[in-house]
Amino acid sequence: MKPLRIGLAGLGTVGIGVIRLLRENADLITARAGRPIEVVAVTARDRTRDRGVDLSAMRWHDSATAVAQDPEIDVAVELIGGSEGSARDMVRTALERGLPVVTANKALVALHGDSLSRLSAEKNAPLLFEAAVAGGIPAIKLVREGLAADRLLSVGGILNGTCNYILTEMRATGRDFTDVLTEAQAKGYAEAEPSTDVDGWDTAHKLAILAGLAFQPVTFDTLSVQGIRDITATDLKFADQLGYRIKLLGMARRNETGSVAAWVRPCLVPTSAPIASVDGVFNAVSTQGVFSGPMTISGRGAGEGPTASAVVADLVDLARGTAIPVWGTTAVSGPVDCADLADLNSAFYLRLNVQDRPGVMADLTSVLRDHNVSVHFVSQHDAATGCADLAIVTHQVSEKAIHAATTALAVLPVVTGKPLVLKIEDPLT
Ligand SMILES: NC(=O)c1ccc[n+]([C@@H]2O[C@H](COP(=O)([O-])OP(=O)(O)OC[C@H]3O[C@@H](n4cnc5c(N)ncnc54)[C@H](O)[C@@H]3O)[C@@H](O)[C@H]2O)c1
Ligand SMILES: N[C@@H](CCO)C(=O)O
Ligand code: NA
Repeated sequence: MKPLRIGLAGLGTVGIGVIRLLRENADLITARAGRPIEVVAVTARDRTRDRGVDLSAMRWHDSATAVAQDPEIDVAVELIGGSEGSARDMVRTALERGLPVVTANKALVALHGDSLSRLSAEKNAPLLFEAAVAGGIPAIKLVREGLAADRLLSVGGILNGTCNYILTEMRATGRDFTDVLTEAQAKGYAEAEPSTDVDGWDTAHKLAILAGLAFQPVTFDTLSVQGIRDITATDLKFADQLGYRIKLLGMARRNETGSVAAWVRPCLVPTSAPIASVDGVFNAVSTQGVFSGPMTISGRGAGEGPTASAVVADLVDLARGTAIPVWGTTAVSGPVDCADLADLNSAFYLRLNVQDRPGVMADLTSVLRDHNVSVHFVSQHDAATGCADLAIVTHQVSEKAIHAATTALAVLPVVTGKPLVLKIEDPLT
């Protein structure tokens, strides 16, 4: 049996995980793939580092591009990361040669998926990226293959383990964001520069890919993105009392006009929703299809084992000879801009810190009335002396109206601190 020969760039968490998994499960992988899968060439930044695995049988190259140019490989695997530079050069070089590529790089696919999909089609060279969305969860396979026959109405979910861990810990312990973030960094969940995770960009990368598979490729810059930095322990307490959990969601929906509304937002999710109980570093992906109905899968969205499992599953597909277009269809148009969200209706949670004295509520409700925002529920907690935290839940109202009302509330003398607005969302409705 002729092996499938792999050239692999990047020997970090995922790269070493792939080598370990291929070794440990060699027999079953060979049986399922129909032939052995062997890493024959590698590169990383530092050749001398001991990574705890034996690399002596593999050719070492001095660059990722050199790996992609190796004449003795059948597949290039890119596990470096970053949307530009070496990762992009390697993937392009391999595809130009007509070589299949497997990558875990969500930033690369989210930002350059359009040009890479064209190159992949032109050269008849598959580009697979199961590990890029929700790590070990087969999210790409779910949408692109499992639901290939259905018209989807929505796709999205909890796509970043670091944020889900932070929100889960804040709720469980009552600690504030910065405190838990420091712990997440110490445990190695969050990046040393955590902005990609906590400001929503990692979720946005994954969402752009899911939207591209479910609907059509979208221009990344037109996604609306909000992270979790402004969430406080008070918000998690209010959410609990109101029957919700706070989750960072990435959601995409096809609206009536045919355009795709896609956003990343911390949301209040009803505790009855399947994803409300997805906690810690776990991820979840929900779909709503015309024929298939509602569906949710959850599991580990990151880490050595789960991510390697997804990369190697792609390699098994290639060994079997499976060839699927990048976006799951040959009729690709785009990328298109995401829809403007101003007129999108939703219920909202509004948290305000106010002076605790007579007449305050009248001042607040008159602003809400002037902006046509109808109140469903109000709850109050004493904060510092003379101050109170207020949680207001609205009826359905447009994004435009709630944001105009919040801007007007923020400048009232009785409102202290910056108000927070969170969408109330059930991904399956
Ligand atoms: N770690 C996870 O849990 C996880 C989950 C899903 C997807 N991913 C994605 O997988 C990819 C790899 O992530 P990771 O966590 O293994 O990263 P890492 O930082 O642990 O490893 C990166 C590797 O790339 C090498 N590298 C860096 N620059 C290079 C260059 N110019 N040329 C050659 N090698 C270079 C480094 O030496 C290192 O071996 C990224 O795209 C990441 O987004 C990671
Ligand atoms: N930083 C990402 C890694 C997986 O893509 C997360 O926290 O989910
Ligand atoms: Na996945």
